[in-house]
Amino acid sequence: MSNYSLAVDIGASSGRLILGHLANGKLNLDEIHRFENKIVKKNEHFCWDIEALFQEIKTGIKKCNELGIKPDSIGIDTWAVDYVLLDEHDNLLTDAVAYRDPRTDGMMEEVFKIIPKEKLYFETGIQFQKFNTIYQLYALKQTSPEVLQKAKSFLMIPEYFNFLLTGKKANEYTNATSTQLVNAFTKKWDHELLDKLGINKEMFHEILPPKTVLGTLSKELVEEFGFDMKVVLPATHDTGSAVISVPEVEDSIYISSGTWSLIGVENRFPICVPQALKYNFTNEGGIDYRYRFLKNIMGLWMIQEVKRNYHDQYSFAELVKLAENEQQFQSIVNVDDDRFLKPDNMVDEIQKYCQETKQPIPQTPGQIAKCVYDSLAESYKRAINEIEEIFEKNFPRINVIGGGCQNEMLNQMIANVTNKEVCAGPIEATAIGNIVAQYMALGEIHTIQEARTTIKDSFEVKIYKNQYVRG
Ligand SMILES: Nc1ncnc2c1ncn2[C@@H]1O[C@H](COP(=O)(O)OP(=O)(O)OP(=O)(O)O)[C@@H](O)[C@H]1O
Ligand SMILES: C[C@H](O)[C@H](O)[C@@H](O)C(=O)CO
Ligand SMILES: [Mg+2]
Repeated sequence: MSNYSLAVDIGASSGRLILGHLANGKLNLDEIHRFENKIVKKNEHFCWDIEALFQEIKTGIKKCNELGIKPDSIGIDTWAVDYVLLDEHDNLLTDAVAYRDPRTDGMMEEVFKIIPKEKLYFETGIQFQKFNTIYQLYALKQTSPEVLQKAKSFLMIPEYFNFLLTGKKANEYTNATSTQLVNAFTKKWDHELLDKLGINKEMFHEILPPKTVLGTLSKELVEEFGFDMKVVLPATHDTGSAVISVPEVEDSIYISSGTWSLIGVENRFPICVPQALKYNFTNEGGIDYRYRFLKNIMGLWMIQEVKRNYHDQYSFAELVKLAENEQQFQSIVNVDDDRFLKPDNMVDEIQKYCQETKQPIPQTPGQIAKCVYDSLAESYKRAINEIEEIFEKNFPRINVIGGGCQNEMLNQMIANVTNKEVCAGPIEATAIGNIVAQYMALGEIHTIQEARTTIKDSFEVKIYKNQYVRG
């Protein structure tokens, strides 16, 4: 045993391979490879370049060998909802179409004609996002029914990479729940739902929980890498892994802050009540069959697009600095408006929104950035009020985890608008959650409580309080 575990964490904007090493109750991380991820146009659709992403995974694994480290295990997590279909010969039948592709426009409403919205929610407990897998598959059925008929395997993105590594095909629970095709109570594929939609249920594989050891590397890859590893299923939905790393889940709200902001709480049972439906909260699956009661907020995608609109001449840290110099400027947009999901130009869209709502129109990069951050903080506050109304309790603390927790100005804004204590960190929450799940699968860590204690003892958390309240 090398006592090293290798996490592959691929988000919508970046991917990274991080080695975890457990020693004396502390978890040490070593980022060995980082790469950009982005949507590409392919066959008239917005897609992910999964061939390039798999090459990056292999590049990162080879760097372990160069470091003289042979990890005991590897685990892969990515963003949710997206998938590929394989034929009877395990060849790709589809591109990895991205959830921001407009092919699902109007599909949710078509599905509601077959299964009423309320029934769909009370059975799956999953939020209504127009890009959920259920609507992607229904869109495919409208345009290419022959593809669905030929499909013998449905694999979500991490599961497809696992197949390329091991030859094994399996679905993993946390990511499967994001499809809105899993029953929240049986935790299995909802065959009645699939039959009603005319989607062949045979292509779905057994749903396995996080901490499952799927297998080991194929013979060809062992020869290519020079060593073998166990391939473990972490919570393959990146937010499922991130939530494992939340330092204090009791009486706390987490914000997994990256391309999306996922704001919610950890729960032991699904909450599929009318109020949760009204506010569009989800009950995604977590480790040990916990539930992630949360909602998607548009997130730092908006500032990622603003950065791109300015031709990447500013880093994220520089955009924050420019926003700090615009304290007098304030305009608020509804970040959860679909118009911000994939606009041609985010800066133009923000300016148009402010003009339409008769607010000061942000002109400078600093004013644009401040508008994004102020608007995100307001959206977080709204979601927190909804959570406290549903749970009928006050949550004194907010844990901000993920890359976005490096934004000190936004952390302070959240503390100011919510008047709650904001704990920022760990940055690589997703990779950490991925790694500890591997250690639990291999028996190095025994419980999630032990994992969370190790995480708390290993990574710094920065505290922010409302700067306008004395004491
Ligand atoms: N130094 C920084 N200052 C301010 N914000 C930062 C800084 N570094 C990163 N960020 C923010 O963190 C975001 C990336 O977060 P993260 O790396 O968690 O996303 P990801 O994992 O690529 O995507 P996903 O959310 O899909 O997992 C960036 O979009 C940026 O807004
Ligand atoms: C598309 C999904 O809503 C997205 O992946 C979200 O679930 C997430 O986890 C982002 O990291
Ligand atoms: Mg991420």
